[in-house]
Amino acid sequence: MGEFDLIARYFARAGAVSGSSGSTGSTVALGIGDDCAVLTPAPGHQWLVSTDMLVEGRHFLSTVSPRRLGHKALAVNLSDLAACGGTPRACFLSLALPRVDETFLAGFSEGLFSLADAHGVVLAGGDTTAGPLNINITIMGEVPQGQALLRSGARVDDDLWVSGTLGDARLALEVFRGTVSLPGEAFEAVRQAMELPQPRVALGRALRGLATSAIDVSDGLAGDLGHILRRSGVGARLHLADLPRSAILGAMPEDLQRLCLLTGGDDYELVFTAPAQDRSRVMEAAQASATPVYRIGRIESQPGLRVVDGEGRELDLALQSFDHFKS
Ligand SMILES: Nc1ncnc2c1ncn2[C@@H]1O[C@H](COP(=O)(O)OP(=O)(O)OP(=O)(O)O)[C@@H](O)[C@H]1O
Ligand SMILES: Cc1ncc(C[n+]2csc(CCOP(=O)(O)O)c2C)c(N)n1
Ligand SMILES: [Mg+2]
Repeated sequence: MGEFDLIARYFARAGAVSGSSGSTGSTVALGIGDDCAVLTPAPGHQWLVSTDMLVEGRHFLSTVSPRRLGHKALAVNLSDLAACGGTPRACFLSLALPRVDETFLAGFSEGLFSLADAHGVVLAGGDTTAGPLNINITIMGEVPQGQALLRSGARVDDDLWVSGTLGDARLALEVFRGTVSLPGEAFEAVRQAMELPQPRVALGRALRGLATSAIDVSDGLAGDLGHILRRSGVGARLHLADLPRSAILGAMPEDLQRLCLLTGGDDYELVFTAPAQDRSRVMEAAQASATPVYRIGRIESQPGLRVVDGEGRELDLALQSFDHFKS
């Protein structure tokens, strides 16, 4: 199979192909098949654009199923859009493939399209080449003018919140690395957190006009929260005991829990700040988006991140979040 047959068979779906005007919805006026896609923004909205690459051995192991890989490649991009409060519209897929493996392509495209359909995203274009397996997706979404959630708006005395649970993906990675062992069922559960993250798109949208800052946790809570703090010119007090974790992680030794919760990465949860007087509005946003959220600390004027234990004592921790050139 050649390059163009491959694109036609696995990625150019009816409704997203040039010439099939009218069926792609209002945003994608022209999709796959021409030199550019043509997108029409909704009046009064701004584009949000983000791009994220997955490299074999760096972001995923060769043991991951193609279906899950297709899901994750889009999920990590949707997560960035969620962090900015965007509504996803279109994505672009650039793929380097070592060979035409139809079993891989069928699973990969199925995983990608099933998540895309769940979020109303159209695959509107991309690029395909031979080479070491490498997947890059660029996502485009919309927000009403001026309403994007940013890293820079946290204010002193704001509450600090996080969605979902943290640390399971890192726990799974440690099992793969052979530093931790888990019974089969527990391993399957944390492996799912690593391989099938669920981007918090509905929560991000519900937090528009409410959260003062937001970020998604990809490199680890301490590092990603650090971006909010530096951008906002503030510091934070974080209550270790309040960090939400699965029963599986909660049963692990304390040091491992701290590693996974604070610096694990691959969580794809949202960390955000909101004024303390808006607590009930945050809970309503969580309910409306069917996403659990937890209050984990407070913004302070003193720069830096202070992690405290159940008794309020500051812990002296060396926190190294994920860094491609240090990890
Ligand atoms: N090669 C590059 N050229 C230009 N800008 C870049 C490049 N790499 C990253 N950036 C920009 O740097 C900022 C931080 O990028 P990064 O990839 O760390 O985003 P993130 O959301 O913190 O993490 P993740 O990649 O997990 O989504 C973003 O604004 C991104 O667009
Ligand atoms: C095989 C393997 N090794 C390590 C990890 C962990 N990991 C890789 S990249 C990253 C941060 C987000 O990436 P980026 O900043 O590039 O978006 C994390 C936590 C993994 N998932 N698989
Ligand atoms: Mg991000």
